[in-house]
Amino acid sequence: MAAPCTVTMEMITEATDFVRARYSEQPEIGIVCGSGLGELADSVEEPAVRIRYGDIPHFAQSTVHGHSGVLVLGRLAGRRVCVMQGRLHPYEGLTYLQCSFPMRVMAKLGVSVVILTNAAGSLRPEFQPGDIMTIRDHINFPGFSGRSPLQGLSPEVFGDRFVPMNNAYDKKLRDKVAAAAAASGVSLRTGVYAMLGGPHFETPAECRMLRSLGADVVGMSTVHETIVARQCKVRVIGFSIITNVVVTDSDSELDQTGVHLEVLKASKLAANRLQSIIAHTIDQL
Ligand SMILES: O=P(O)(O)O[C@H]1O[C@H](CO)[C@@H](O)[C@H]1O
Ligand code: HPA
Repeated sequence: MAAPCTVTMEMITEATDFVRARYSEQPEIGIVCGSGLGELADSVEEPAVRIRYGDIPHFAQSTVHGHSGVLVLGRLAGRRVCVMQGRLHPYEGLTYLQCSFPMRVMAKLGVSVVILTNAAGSLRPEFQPGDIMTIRDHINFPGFSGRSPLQGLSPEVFGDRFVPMNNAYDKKLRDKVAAAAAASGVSLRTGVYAMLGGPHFETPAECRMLRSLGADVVGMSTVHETIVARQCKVRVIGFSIITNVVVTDSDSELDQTGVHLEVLKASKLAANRLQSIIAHTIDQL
C-alpha cells in the first residue's frame, strides 16, 4: 500500500474506533517504549489487550529490531495506560505524519500525559551507559531543514498550527519525576536530547558539534512525537536511557558495527530502574 501523504481526522477516528472496539476503557496515560525497552509493556496488568500496529487502520508496522510494534492497553500502577511497545522512526522510510499518527490516536483515546522513552548516545563523558536522563528540552535537527510532523495539516481540523515548544517537557511533571526517582532510590540525569534523522550514526565531528551546541545526548526519534503531543495538548515526560558514549575523536578506529546491539543490551539493563521511576511517577499523576 502506498504511504498516505496526509492524515485526516477520519483516519484518526477509524484507528481510534478500532482500538476502542477491543478495549472499551479510556486510557489516561500513554507510554512509548524506545529501543530495547519493550518489556515496560510486559508489566501492564490484566486485562491487557495487545494489538499489532499492522492490524490497526492507518498504523504503520515497526521494522526495527527491539521494537515489536504492538499496542498494549491495560493497567499500570493502578492507572489505565496505552503502551506502544516499539515506535516508528522516520528512517524506516515513513513520513513524519505516519510516525506520529499513533500519538494522535492516543490523544483521541483520551490520554492526557505521555511518557516517551528512548535509547540515546551520550555526548558527555559523565553520562555513562545505564544512566537514565529526563529530557529537559530538545534540538530538532530535521526541523532545521523544514521537516515537521505538523506540515500540511489544516489548523481548522487539527488545532494550533504554530505550536509553542517552550516547556514541551513539562516542568511540573519533571519535578514529579525527580521526586519519583528519589522515592525509588534511582539516580537521574537531566539534559537536552538532539534528534538526527539516522539511521547512520553520527560522525565524531558531528558529535563535537552537537555537544558545543548544548546537546547532552543524541538519538533518532521522540521529537516528532513530542511536537504532535503538544499540538494535541497532551503533556509530555521524556526519558533517555544512555546506551553508549559517542566517539568524538576523528582519528578513532573503534569498530562500531555492533552499536545497535549494544544499545539494546544497555537499555534492557536499565529497564527495571526506569519501570520503577515510571510506576512511582504514574502514582503521583
Ligand atoms: O530512539 P529509540 O527508538 O529508542 O532508538 C534509538 O536506537 C536506535 C539506534 O540504536 C535508533 O533508532 C535510536 O533512535
Ligand atoms: O549514539 C547514538 N546516536 C544516535 N542514536 C542513538 N541511539 C542510541 N545511541 C545512539
